[in-house]
Amino acid sequence: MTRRALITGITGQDGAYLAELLLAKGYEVHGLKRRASQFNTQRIDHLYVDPHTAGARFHLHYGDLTDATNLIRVVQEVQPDEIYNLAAQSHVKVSFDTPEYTANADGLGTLRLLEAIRILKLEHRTRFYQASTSELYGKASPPQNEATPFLPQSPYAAAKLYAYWITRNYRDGYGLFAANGILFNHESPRRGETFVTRKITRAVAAIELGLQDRLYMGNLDSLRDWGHARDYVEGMWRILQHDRPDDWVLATGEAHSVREFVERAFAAVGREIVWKGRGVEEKGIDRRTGKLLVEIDPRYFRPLEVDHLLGDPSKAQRELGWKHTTSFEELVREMVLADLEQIQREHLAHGQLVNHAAE
Ligand SMILES: Nc1nc2c(ncn2[C@@H]2O[C@H](COP(=O)(O)OP(=O)(O)O[C@H]3O[C@H](CO)[C@@H](O)[C@H](O)[C@@H]3O)[C@@H](O)[C@H]2O)c(=O)[nH]1
Repeated sequence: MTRRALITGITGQDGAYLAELLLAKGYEVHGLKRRASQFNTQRIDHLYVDPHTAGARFHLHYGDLTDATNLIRVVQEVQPDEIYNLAAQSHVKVSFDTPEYTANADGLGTLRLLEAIRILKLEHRTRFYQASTSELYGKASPPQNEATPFLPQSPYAAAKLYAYWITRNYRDGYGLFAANGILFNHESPRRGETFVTRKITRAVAAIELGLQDRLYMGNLDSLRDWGHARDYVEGMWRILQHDRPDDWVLATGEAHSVREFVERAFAAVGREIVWKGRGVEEKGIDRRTGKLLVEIDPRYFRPLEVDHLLGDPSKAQRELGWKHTTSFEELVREMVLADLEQIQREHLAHGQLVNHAAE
C-alpha cells in the first residue's frame, strides 16, 4: 500500500526538502498551500505533476491553518498516514509586529489539525509531526536538550509553546501518535531571504557581483546552532517512524555567532573582514581594499533577543540513528555559491537586483 503524507507549509524550505524525500521513498505526497496574489511555489515547481497524469503522487490543496473547516475537509479527502505540520508564521521579528496572527496560525493552527484528526476518527491511522523549535528555549542556558525548561522570548516562541504542549496533551490524553521535533536553526539555499543566513549570503553574492554596496545587520553577537535543512527533514521522517511518539531535539551540537557567519560568507569569495568600533557603531571593513562592507542598523534588533542556542542531539543520535551530515563551513559555502549563481540569473532576467531582505 502506498503511504500518504500531508505536509502543511509545503511551499517553504523544509516542505520542499521533505516532499522530495517522501516522494523518493515512494509516498503519495499532499501539500497544503495558501492562496497568494503572487506565485509562491518556486521551491516545489520541479515536483509538480499534472493531476491528469496516471499515477501522479504529488498533489497540492489550497488551505490555511487559520481555517478549521478547510483543514477538516483536506484531512478527510487525503486520509493521511502521516501529517507534518510545518506551516507557520515563522519569522521571529515579524511575530512582534503580528502577534495575534502568529498565535492564530502557529498556536491554534496546530490545535485545529489535531482536532481534525479526532473529529475524523483518524487517531489510530494518522501520525502527527509538530514543527517545534529551539526558540522555545529562549533564555535557557546552553546546551539545551529535551529536559531543558522552556523560556520563550517572542510572540512566535509563545505561540509555538502552546503548539508543543497541545501536541503532547493530545498524545497523552487521546493516544495519538503525536511527536514534537525541537529543531535548531536549519538553513539552505532555499532559506527565506529575510532570515539572517540567507540575507548574508545574498548580500555577499550581490556585493561580489557589484550590485550592492554593503550589508546592514542587527545583533552580530547571537549564537546559533546552524545545520542544513536537508539533514533535518530526514530527522522529521525518522521521528514518525519510531515505535513510540516522543519529543526530539535535532541539532548539530555546535554554535557560531552571526558575526562568524558574516566572516565565513565573505571568506567564501576570498574577502577578509576586519571589525572596527563597538555596538551600533561597529563596522566590517574589507582588509584588502579598505572598503566598508558591513554596518549595523538598529532596525534589525528585536525587542527581546535569544542569545545562545546550542542543541544537544544525543537522544536523536542514540534512538533514531540521526546525525547531521553537513558542517557549518560546508553550509555557508553552499549558500554563497548558490546565491552567486541565482543573483546572476536574476540580474540577467530583470536587469536589477530584487531585494526582500527588510527584516
Ligand atoms: N533576520 C535577521 N536576523 C538578524 C539580523 N541581524 C542579526 N540577526 C540575528 O540573527 C539571529 C538569527 O535570526 P533568524 O535567522 O531570523 O532566525 P531565528 O530568529 O533564530 O529563528 C529561526 O530559527 C528558529 C529555530 O531556532 C525557527 O523556529 C524560526 O522559525 C526561524 O527559522 C537572531 O539572533 C537575530 O537577532 C538581520 O538583519 N536579520
